Amino acid sequence: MEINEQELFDIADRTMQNAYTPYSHYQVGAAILCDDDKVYSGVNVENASFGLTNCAERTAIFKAVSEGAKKVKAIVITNGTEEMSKPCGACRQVMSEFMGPDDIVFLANNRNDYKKYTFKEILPLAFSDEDMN
Ligand SMILES: O=c1ccn([C@H]2C[C@H](O)[C@@H](CO)O2)c(=O)[nH]1
Ligand SMILES: [Zn+2]
Repeated sequence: MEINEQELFDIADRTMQNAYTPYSHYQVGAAILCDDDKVYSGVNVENASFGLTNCAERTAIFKAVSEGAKKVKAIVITNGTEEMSKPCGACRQVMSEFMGPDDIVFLANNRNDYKKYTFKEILPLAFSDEDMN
């Protein structure tokens, strides 16, 4: 990794300030390091029609894929509370499309605490294209 882990945390923290959360007031920031060695970040973007809300993790991944990145090597997810971040099921499934079992997931809070996981730890038994062979 050319970029160091601390930079990825800093980008997630900084980006979180852009979260659009007039309804939940729960801010989430994500930063991903991709195989092109670029970093992409994302926030949750809420909507008056609540179900249209896009999570921070998916915002970051969709930005990366839109720019041509194909693989996520590591992701930092943080939020504005002292509780550790936990990506929802939809985000874990989208992450599984672009992350391998041993890629790294850092789940952080607003206290500079974090836990480091492999992707397979946060989504065991992931459904993938191989299941359709
Ligand atoms: O994986 C998740 C789960 C929730 N949220 C956001 C969506 C919504 O704006 C707020 C409350 O659900 O948290 C994320 O960004 N990522
Ligand atoms: Zn989500």
